[in-house]
Amino acid sequence: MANTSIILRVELDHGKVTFGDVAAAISKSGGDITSIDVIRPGKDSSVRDITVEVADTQEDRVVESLKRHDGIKLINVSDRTFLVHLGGKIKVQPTLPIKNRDDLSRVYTPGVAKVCTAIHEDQDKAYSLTIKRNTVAVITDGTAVLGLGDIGPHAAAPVMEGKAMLFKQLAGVDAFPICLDTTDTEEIIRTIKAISPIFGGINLEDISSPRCFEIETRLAQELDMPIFHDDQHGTAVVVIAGLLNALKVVNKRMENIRVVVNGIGAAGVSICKMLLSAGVTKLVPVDREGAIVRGGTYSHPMWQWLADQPQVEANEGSLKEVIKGADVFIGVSRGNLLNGEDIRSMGPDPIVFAMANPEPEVSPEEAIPHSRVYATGRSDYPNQINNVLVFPGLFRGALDCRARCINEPMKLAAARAIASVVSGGELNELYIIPSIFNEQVVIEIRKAVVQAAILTGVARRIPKDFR
Ligand SMILES: NC(=O)c1ccc[n+]([C@@H]2O[C@H](COP(=O)([O-])OP(=O)(O)OC[C@H]3O[C@@H](n4cnc5c(N)ncnc54)[C@H](O)[C@@H]3O)[C@@H](O)[C@H]2O)c1
Ligand SMILES: O=C(O)C[C@H](O)C(=O)O
Ligand SMILES: [Mg+2]
Repeated sequence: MANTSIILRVELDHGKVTFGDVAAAISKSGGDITSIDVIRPGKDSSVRDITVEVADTQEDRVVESLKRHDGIKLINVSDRTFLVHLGGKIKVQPTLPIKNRDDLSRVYTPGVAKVCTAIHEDQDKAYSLTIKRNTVAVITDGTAVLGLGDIGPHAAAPVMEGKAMLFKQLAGVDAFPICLDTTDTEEIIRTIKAISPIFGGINLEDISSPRCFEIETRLAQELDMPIFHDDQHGTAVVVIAGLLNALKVVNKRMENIRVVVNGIGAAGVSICKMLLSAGVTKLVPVDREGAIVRGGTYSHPMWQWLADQPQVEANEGSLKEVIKGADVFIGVSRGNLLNGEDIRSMGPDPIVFAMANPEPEVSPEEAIPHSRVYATGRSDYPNQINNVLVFPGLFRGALDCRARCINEPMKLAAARAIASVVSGGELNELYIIPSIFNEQVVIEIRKAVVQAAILTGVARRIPKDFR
């Protein structure tokens, strides 16, 4: 269950209530007081801001209990999550002040013309003389936002701003959110190509499948810069990282495990592909209609590709049937599809990555008693498997070596780098994946990605610390 933090501004009539009454009312209706600020003290009455932690579903109950209480006037309710979004979450800042005419003539006309001419004569100079080398576009059409679905480009913006914030804070990358008001594949490709000159890389985000595959493939072919669909590959990289470590905990090998992946959309396709490159020999992809089987015929081109792979099982069945005896379950579909009994039917020491947002495929209450390792995409349970562990460091590395693309070896190197941040001594069932606040994560991914880019011949520049 998700929690929220609300601030209640209340006026107390001291003739009728004490603060103890307020605290009791909040606690009885399911809220937890985390702080109290006195806004206006007074003998007969006082005003206070009370910060309350409450389950999403209980918020109305807390508010109602105060409204009904004699002697308490509820002046305002503010949700802290909304408060941090006021005015947006990022801004543009100049790198130097313009203090006088001399400065002006350098950063602007006429001085700037010299620089434009230099870039006109040698386009590569855009990397040294503009923001290009450190700037990434975070681009969506708003069609597959988190697990919320097609909520449109305006409503998608808070997620894109959040990703931009994370790029900057975690890896020093300047990222700019772009929300496109079109869902037409060709128009999206054309628009992204047209705005690409100012960017050093493109992070595609929350674009629904199957259009996301065509958009990414075409852009990678037609643009000479890193193109990365975060929901596909960021997720796959972090899943492989978590799996490498979870397998160490249960003492099993990639070649021997049977893996069920549920939800063969953007994330699921890329996860399946990466599992195969990592050496998995028994793979069961599952979507709404049940298992996608070897030898089957499918209209979805990626499902057909999977059906042609020798490692994909040929047996048909529903999710609840095929999960029996599996060593690993990976869910990137939707919430609450499995219960404890299903997890109990898996093989010994099951590994469960239930990554649908915001509700996982199987809740911790149901899964934990029957699984050896349990992970979700959320920050309020242990083992958060989320693509935020990947995109900052991956783009840091790709920008620093001016990579032409992001290829499979770079992704696999990033997965191994993330896994390596958890040392042998630290590794256990509740700690298979490092925290995003662990500064080693970006450092290790960058190093591994730059090395892989150099080895595969896609680096156009060797960063100083690699010379
Ligand atoms: N934790 C993370 O880092 C992370 C990253 C990416 C996506 N996700 C989550 O994974 C989910 C899928 O994301 P996506 O971008 O791949 O979306 P998507 O729409 O591209 O794919 C979802 C797939 O799940 C399938 N599906 C839906 N209901 C199903 C069911 N009952 N059984 C089997 N399959 C079912 C759909 O048919 C579709 O193929 C979302 O909830 C998203 O928030 C989490
Ligand atoms: O944004 C996230 O938290 C993860 C992922 O990109 C998603 O779309 O669910
Ligand atoms: Mg996403």
